Amino acid sequence: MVKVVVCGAAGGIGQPLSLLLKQSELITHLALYDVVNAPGVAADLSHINTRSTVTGHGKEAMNEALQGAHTVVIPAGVPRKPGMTRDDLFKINAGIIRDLSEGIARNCPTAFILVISNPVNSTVPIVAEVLKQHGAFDPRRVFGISTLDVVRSSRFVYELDSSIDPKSTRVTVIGGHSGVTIVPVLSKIPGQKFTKDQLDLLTHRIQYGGDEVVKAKDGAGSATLSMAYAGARFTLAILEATVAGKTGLVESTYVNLHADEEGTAAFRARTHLEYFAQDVEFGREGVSKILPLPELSAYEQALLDAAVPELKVNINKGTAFITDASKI
Ligand SMILES: NC(=O)C1=CN([C@@H]2O[C@H](COP(=O)(O)OP(=O)(O)OC[C@H]3O[C@@H](n4cnc5c(N)ncnc54)[C@H](O)[C@@H]3O)[C@@H](O)[C@H]2O)C=CC1
Ligand SMILES: O=C([O-])CC(=O)C(=O)O
Repeated sequence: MVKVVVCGAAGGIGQPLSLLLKQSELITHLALYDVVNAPGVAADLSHINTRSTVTGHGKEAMNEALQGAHTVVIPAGVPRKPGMTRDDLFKINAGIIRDLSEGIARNCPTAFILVISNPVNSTVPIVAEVLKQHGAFDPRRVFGISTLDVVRSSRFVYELDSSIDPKSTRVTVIGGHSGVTIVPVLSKIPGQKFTKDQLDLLTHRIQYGGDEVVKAKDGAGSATLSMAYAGARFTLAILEATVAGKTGLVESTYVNLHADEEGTAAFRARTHLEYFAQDVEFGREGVSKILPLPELSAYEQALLDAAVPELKVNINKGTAFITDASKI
């Protein structure tokens, strides 16, 4: 049985993400959890003619939803409005993520946990710290989904050069998932050479792509459909590796660097970062290998230097929320 739970399944991301996951033959049970409307969304999706069973679980049924899950995807929480940063969401979303993590620790402590809720740079450490308190933290199994940054990068590069295939051109994006912490490694795209102006434009658009959508939606939220696409791509890659045993799958994702003690020791010693987005190869147990950082151009190194201090603040804030509430 492969049970995948979507927490926040009735939301702007949750609904289209669940729709995309309903199409996967790797999932046998799709459990939709939300504090509102989950049974309705589940009834609707349950009529689609694929093999998986769909169940809906309301506010009081979190434990039932999470029981025995193989994978939990979390887009639960509030989205941004114009003028807000992702960090402004911390106040509300940190508590939501803490409570869901408690539920995961109790009901499915070995599940793969895929975090979409912002601020990802801080919510992933929150999940990890809650699991640690329950003796259930395995750094190979907890992921922040930063795939939308990768999807945007491929698309925006394609807008400059329509001779590339935007679907198969994968851009490595390192760092984190907000503003300056998003560091696209554009120098490693085969066959591409950008002018300084193009690099400035592309980098800014990738770092602030989320703001572009927030502004266009004008108070009605942030990216939902492109995020559902990115979230499904990431979730399916995890399932392909962990359920179907497919090897060689790589995605950029925000992980705890102890998932690969040996591979990241030098980087951790240099930066003192515990979490970082980087290309990760998946295996049966989740993270199989965190790939070495690509050789960065001077331009990218400067971006990374600017990202590290902000990432540290974001990580410490998430960690302290669980370990030392007086620091928040
Ligand atoms: N990682 C990424 O690249 C991206 C992350 N996001 C983030 O995803 C989150 C969700 O965004 P949207 O779907 O647009 O928001 P939304 O407001 O449309 O949906 C959120 C859903 O979560 C539910 N929810 C709230 N508290 C809950 C709880 N304790 N348990 C279960 N469900 C709960 C709500 O009822 C709602 O249905 C936001 O934090 C947003 O910033 C959005 C886009 C990209
Ligand atoms: O911008 C936001 O708040 C949502 C998000 O993370 C993105 O679209 O990348």
